Amino acid sequence: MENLRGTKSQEEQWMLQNQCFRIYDIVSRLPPQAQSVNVEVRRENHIEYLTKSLKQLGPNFSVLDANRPWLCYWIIHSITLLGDCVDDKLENDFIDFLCRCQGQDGGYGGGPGQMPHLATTYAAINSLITVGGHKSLSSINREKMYEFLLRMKDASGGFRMHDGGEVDVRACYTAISVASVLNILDDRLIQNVGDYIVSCQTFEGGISGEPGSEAHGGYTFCGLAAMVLINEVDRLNLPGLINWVVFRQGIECGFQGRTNKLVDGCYSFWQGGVAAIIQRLHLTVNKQLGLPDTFGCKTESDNDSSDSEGEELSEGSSSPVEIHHPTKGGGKLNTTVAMGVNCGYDFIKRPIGMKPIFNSKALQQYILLCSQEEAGFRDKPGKRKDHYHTCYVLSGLSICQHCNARDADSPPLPGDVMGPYSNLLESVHPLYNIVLDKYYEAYEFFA
Ligand SMILES: CC(C)=CCC/C(C)=C/CC/C(C)=C/COP(=O)(O)OP(=O)(O)O
Ligand SMILES: [Zn+2]
Repeated sequence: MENLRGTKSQEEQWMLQNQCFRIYDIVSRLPPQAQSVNVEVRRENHIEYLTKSLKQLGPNFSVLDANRPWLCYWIIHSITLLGDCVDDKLENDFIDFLCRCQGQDGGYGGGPGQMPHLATTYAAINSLITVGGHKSLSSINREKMYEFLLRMKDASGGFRMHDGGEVDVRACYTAISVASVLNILDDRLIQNVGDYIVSCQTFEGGISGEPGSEAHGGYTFCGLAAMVLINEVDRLNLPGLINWVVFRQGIECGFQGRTNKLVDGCYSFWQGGVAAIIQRLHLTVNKQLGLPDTFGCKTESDNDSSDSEGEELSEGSSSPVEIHHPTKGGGKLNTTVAMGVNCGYDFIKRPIGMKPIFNSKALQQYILLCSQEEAGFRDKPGKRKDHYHTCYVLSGLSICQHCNARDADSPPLPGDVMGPYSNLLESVHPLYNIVLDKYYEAYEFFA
């Protein structure tokens, strides 16, 4: 990364600018065959499938024994994205069940009495925030949660999934996401986690699960989101990451998770989420490329246009605010939290300064035509629907529909939503994958 920040020769600058033009150029063309399709999101069918699944599970949500909070999250998040909610009885069962998964020493296990685990802790917290309301939010023991997260901290700076478990980028993200959304993130939790994540960025530009492994969409989302939440995203090679992610959208219009693998509906969120995060990091991207702040930014007329794909990118007149706080890697303290900055909130309040770096129409086409079943969503034709894919395909569809908006609180224009405008889903906070209104409620509650 030093070469992107240090003094550059004219030739180096020219090469970097060229690389950037190449990225933007590819994005505006790929894949070329995306056309408008008038396919509806089968909203009522999906809601019925999801609500029925919840009811069939009963008050113990007994299925997939070590993954029950995940099942809760996939279903409740999907229902909320579709603009619906569950009835009072189900909501109470939901909260009571997750309370029984909460360990006495903090964190949530895969079921009542099970060992707390970072993945199920993340799923439980996102579920409780999605349900919202006083009973749900106040059921979370934040003091014990902080102790649990500290216990999961490894000497490398990374986090372990559970006591004696593996250290990886997923653990780093789930720990940082939970701490951030509950407003308990501090220097002790942050210390050196950026070093661990930086060590996982591979030669391809994406991020792997552990140092030395292959870059993958799931881990790239986790690593990038965590770096934003700790305000150290400028330590990643962002042009390299963009270069990697734009090539993950295939001619089938969907995203693949890694090089030379098949596209799959769930990467609509993992890779689409990466793209959505990048759109708010244009100042850092341009700085790393040695370009002016306004390069590749959206203009006022871009925001007024309903279909901007394929247009030339020009210097923008908008003045995006990307707040920079002093961050220090290499084992020193990150001062962000001491300065009272909430990076998750800060991030979502920024204007979306860059055009989408993926073809959102094409991805909507893949989702509506290839992933959608009569009720529920799947990886690809020939595979069966499931709750995991329903959750992440819907999350990706929401990302597509909202990626041309001026900012998080502006509604998309009709041209941004493939099919009838009634297909529009709720928007999500891309760093946590929580429906935005529910995130705002939690932000106020834990402020
Ligand atoms: C928040 C949280 C817990 C995030 C998890 C992120 C995530 C989805 C990681 C993916 C893990 C992985 C290597 C899958 C490859 O599966 P595969 O070989 O079956 O699929 P592929 O062929 O598409 O790579
Ligand atoms: Zn999948």
